[in-house]
Amino acid sequence: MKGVDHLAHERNKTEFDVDAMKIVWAGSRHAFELSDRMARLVASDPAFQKDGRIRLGRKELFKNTLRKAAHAWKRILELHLTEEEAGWLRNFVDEPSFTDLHWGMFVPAIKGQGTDEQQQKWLPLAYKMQIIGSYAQTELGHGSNVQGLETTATFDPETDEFVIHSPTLTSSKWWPGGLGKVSTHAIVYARLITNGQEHGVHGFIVQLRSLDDHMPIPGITIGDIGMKFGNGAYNTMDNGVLTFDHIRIPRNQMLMRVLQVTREGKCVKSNVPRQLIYGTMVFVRQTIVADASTALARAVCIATRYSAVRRQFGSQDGGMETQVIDYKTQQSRLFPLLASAYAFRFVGEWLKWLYTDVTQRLQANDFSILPEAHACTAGLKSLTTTATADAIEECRKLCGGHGYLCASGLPELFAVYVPACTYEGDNVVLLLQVARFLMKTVSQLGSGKKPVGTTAYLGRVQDLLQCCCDVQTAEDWLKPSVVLEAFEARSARMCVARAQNLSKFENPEDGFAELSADLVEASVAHCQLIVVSKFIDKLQQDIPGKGVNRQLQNLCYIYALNLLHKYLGDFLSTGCITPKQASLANDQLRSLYSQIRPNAIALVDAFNYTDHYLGSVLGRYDGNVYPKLYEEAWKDPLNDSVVPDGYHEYIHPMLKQQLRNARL
Ligand SMILES: Cc1cc2nc3c(=O)[nH]c(=O)nc-3n(C[C@H](O)[C@H](O)[C@H](O)COP(=O)(O)OP(=O)(O)OC[C@H]3O[C@@H](n4cnc5c(N)ncnc54)[C@H](O)[C@@H]3O)c2cc1C
Repeated sequence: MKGVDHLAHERNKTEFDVDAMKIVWAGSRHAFELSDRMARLVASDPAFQKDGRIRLGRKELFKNTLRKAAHAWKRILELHLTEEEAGWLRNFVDEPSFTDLHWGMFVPAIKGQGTDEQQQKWLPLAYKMQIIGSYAQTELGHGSNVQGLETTATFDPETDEFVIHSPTLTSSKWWPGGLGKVSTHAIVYARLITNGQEHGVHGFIVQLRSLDDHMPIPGITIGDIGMKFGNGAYNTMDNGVLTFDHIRIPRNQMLMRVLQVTREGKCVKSNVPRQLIYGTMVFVRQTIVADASTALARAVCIATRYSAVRRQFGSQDGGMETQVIDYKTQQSRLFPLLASAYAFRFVGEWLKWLYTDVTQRLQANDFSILPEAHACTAGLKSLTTTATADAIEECRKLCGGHGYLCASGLPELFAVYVPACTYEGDNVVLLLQVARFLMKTVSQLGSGKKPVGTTAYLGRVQDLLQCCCDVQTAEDWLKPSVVLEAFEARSARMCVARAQNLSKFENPEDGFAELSADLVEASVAHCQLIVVSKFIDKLQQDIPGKGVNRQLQNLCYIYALNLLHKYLGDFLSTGCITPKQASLANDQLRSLYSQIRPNAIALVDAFNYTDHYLGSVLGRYDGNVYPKLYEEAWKDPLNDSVVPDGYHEYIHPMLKQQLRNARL
């Protein structure tokens, strides 16, 4: 039986078709129906219940996750789920585990970097989970600097094998997920050496554990690197340490799509360029951007529902107190995050399209788009994960004290999410890569080379350096062309100014190092422009459903104008807008907050998250927060007994001592 909906009065205010918005959020009716079915399947299966995860010790936590992963696999087979359905199911089980790396890194690396024969041999085994793979790149001494990796892969022509070896302590592989306890195989990145010559870092498929008894292969030392940030959180994952003592693997286990080593030990480049590796990165990073919108939407859903339930102050006449969501300060912190969730969703959707486009071009041997696609995905990975990590913490604060309780779901969401700012490329290092690409693009403008894709606007740099913002009233800020031009002009002017500063250095590398903090700012401006422009593109599509487009417009302008407000220094110092226009943007922003307010609950309902997936007492669909928080408290192990364990052993003797002293 359904209980009382404490948020019904909020849902009654809705001015748009929520079901239609659910489809927009999911990307298509097909995606909506599929994800909805999988979410409900997981939520209704007792084997996937989340209760007590944060109260488990490390070993139990890990075993619990293995059990769930095995159960998920069993259900996938029993129900004959498609690859897409299985992906959604794993997603809703919602615990970081070895399967993330197996499907998210190991399989894509073989697909992207393996030859056709290698794919035919290894992928069926991986698809059936007859082998479990990890992605072993990072070492104790080097992560970002991949060229600094020390593990060696030396070709032995006598036996037609590679010898994989860890020559130093700092060459120990360190961090790979799923490696510590579970994986049977890994893609290991090592320095390729043939005939005494080095050929850079390449990937090798290496068996780590026996498929019979799961014992490490002799010569391999392997284990878990220890507890990580947060209590439950990422500790369900066995991030591992691994060293090799002259481990031999057949020659055909080097991933050879780009470079081949012949029987004689000669290195032969294939006609596929090394940048092909970017194709895999584009895939992995587009999934990270999609995950950012999912995590951000979760936090925002919790904070929005709770902000409508929570009341503080404001009752002059003995009536109801004010819902905290009605405070303008709460709105100005919360609604830009709601808008960001939608913005990241749409840019993620576009990245998915980009990946398909890149794949098709690669198949046609057109590699021209790869550097731009790589820079764009690197930048968007950085921008969206940083913003999401910050936003989850902001949502915690928006929920006041109760946000700090694990029952809110926010501490765990934060702890699980924050490493996204580091893995798959440290976010600052990625922005520096974007900056290099932008500076190169600007430097080639004079030679007539036309910038492509997301940098195409730089082809109009002369116009953008001179244009004047055409805003006279607050409503003018609701014109897509006005917003787009302001963001393009800001980014173009920042790029050109950085390029001019760089040209003052005799050695460009010295300049790059000295100006790196400024360069990162230009990259951020460029990436924010991409997100804004993809949101505006989305509005141009034919979106069915009463009032849906209107809500999306409001969210789009909240996203853009809030950025403009936050980065006002950039817009003013580059002369893109005047202080008066900035003030008008702020007026418009306040008006948009008022328009979003009655729709806020419905806009988070459109994420279609089950209570199981949200895992938050504060974010419950029915808004029944207080009784459930009270109930939850009594589940804590400290409340198992009225008198706590340790009372008679420690506290009681101490008190007795105090009493004796007092009597003296
Ligand atoms: C939860 C988690 C899971 C992971 N999973 C895997 C995995 O499955 N497989 C795997 O191989 N690895 C994995 N990693 C490792 C991850 O990829 C690396 O940690 C990441 O690439 C960053 O490298 P680093 O740790 O060496 O950081 P560092 O490069 O040492 O960064 C330290 C600081 O230096 C700064 N910095 C570094 N270089 C520069 C520069 N050139 N200019 C300016 N600043 C710089 C960074 O911004 C950062 O602030 C994982 C990490 C985490 C946290």
